[in-house]
Amino acid sequence: MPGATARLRLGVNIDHVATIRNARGGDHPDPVRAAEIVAACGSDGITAHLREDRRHIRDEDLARIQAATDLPLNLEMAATDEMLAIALRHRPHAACIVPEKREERTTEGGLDAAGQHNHLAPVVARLTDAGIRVSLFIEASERQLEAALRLGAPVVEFHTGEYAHARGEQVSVELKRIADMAALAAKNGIEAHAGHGLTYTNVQPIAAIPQLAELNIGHYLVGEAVFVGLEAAVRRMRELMDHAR
Ligand SMILES: CC(=O)[C@@H](O)[C@H](O)COP(=O)(O)O
Ligand SMILES: NCC(=O)COP(=O)(O)O
Repeated sequence: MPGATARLRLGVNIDHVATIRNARGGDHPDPVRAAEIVAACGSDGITAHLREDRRHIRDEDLARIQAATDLPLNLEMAATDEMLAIALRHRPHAACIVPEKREERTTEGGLDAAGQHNHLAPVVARLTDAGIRVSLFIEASERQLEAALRLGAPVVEFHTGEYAHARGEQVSVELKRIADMAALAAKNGIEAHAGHGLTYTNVQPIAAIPQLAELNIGHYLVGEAVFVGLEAAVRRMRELMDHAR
């Protein structure tokens, strides 16, 4: 697509390989094997969300993922003392701070970076001091973006859940919101990423937003992998992203 710039990176979220593993309480399928496959087929990073309730990725998975691949690890984490200590111990390439509610089915919305400035500031500072690239998983809104700027986060990831769920005219409204905020992020020197609920069907308009540097995609890819294999699913997503720019 005209006007687009650098190659858009694809981070593959392997959480839901662990969801399937945990359903039987054993060690198969192993998210580490997924990380190896993803690394071998042209992905740019691995994303893993260590939830407080450990419903999918577990503590011991992190070191195993880091040992198995050279791809940068983007650790999604709640801003708690426990998660901060884990991140500082593992030193992933990036830490994406996400909101967490114990009972939610998935990450339902963005982090309230504006309302939680005082809580988030020391977490962002500790991660940054440790050389970890901090990302904030926020809604595409000016208020949240300004808060990310005040917190000194070098990266934001826009939650694309509302876009993914939108139907009819609302799709272009949500898309514009993300495109406008990606442009504003770039103008302010913040690297913009996006993710949540992205699929073969809805990824291309997002991938065409020129200021986005990275997409993180997981649940849909793992679902497709059941039918076509993980490598084929990732390659197809990569192809769609490339054709959008
Ligand atoms: C923050 C986020 O979007 C990811 O964590 C992803 O949705 C997979 O994890 P959950 O399904 O546990 O939310
Ligand atoms: N941060 C979003 C992510 O990692 C993947 O979300 P999903 O594709 O599993 O919905």
